[in-house]
Amino acid sequence: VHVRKTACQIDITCCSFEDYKLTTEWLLNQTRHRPKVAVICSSGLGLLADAASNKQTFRYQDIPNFPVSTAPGHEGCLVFGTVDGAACVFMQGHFHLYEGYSLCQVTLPVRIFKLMGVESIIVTNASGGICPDFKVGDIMIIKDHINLPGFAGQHPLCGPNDERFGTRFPSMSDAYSKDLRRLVSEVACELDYSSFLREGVYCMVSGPNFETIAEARMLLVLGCDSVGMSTVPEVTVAKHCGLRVLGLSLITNMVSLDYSREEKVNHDDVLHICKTRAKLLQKLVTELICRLQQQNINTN
Ligand SMILES: O=P(O)(O)O[C@@H]1C[C@H](O)[C@@H](CO)O1
Ligand code: HPA
Repeated sequence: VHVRKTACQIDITCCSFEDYKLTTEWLLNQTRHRPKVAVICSSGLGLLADAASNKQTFRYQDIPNFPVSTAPGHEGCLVFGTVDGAACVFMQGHFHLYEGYSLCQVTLPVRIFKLMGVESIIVTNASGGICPDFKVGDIMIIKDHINLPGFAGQHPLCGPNDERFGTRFPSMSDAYSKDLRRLVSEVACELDYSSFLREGVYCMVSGPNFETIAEARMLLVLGCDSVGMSTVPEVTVAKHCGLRVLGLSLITNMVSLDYSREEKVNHDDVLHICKTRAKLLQKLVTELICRLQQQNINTN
């Protein structure tokens, strides 16, 4: 038995193995799907789940221990289904530090996916372009990330380490699977996406404000190609527990690096660009899952 909840009613700051197990078992009892691939759909990209067949949908508020989405553009549904015969689970919306959640709550679904038998995770996000060569609407394959909140101690693996998930000091030098990056590049080329396909370094900031110009200039100097407010905690936890990770970032705006630029970014514009590019991303993710199903790649 569990209680429906809203964001402000949730006060868990850390989850025990039993919490993860309880949610996992609840889901395994509710669905016949046994996903091997999980997809995290970010702001405005919930449509990625629409390509799945035999769908079974759960609202986050009905899943024990699950946080609820409070950010606009996040449906707050967990969708199980099949893509070309491959069982998948899609998160329509995810959780952010700026919503007031602990990083343990933000990353809770990732560990549940692991316990359910997921092997690969595709994370998507919207981000602001910093690399001057980027354009709005580009899709960036995430090659690497910078965990700025992590530098300041906001890190999902701080606290007691549970060896059942992974080692105390995980390596992050290969956080994003080379094989998956290569495969998604191939698929993107076949789909004729080359003119707007990029690869680069994503930097996470906590938000919720967009960057100042001085901050944006600092990020450029640090080697960041784009900046956003999510993904890194989920990827860190996914890598810790041995999941294969692919990250795709949609460039929804160019970050101001210049004091003379009048244009200001806002979340509605971010959502608008997500909406206009969602179909393209859906095709890419769907085709990638089909190829994964065919190839059943097992190496990292
Ligand atoms: O869900 P994501 O992280 O992609 O959402 C983006 C980044 C911020 O959360 C928000 C800013 O518009 O949208
Ligand atoms: O410019 C941005 N900055 C931070 N997060 C974002 N998410 C979309 N665009 C941005």
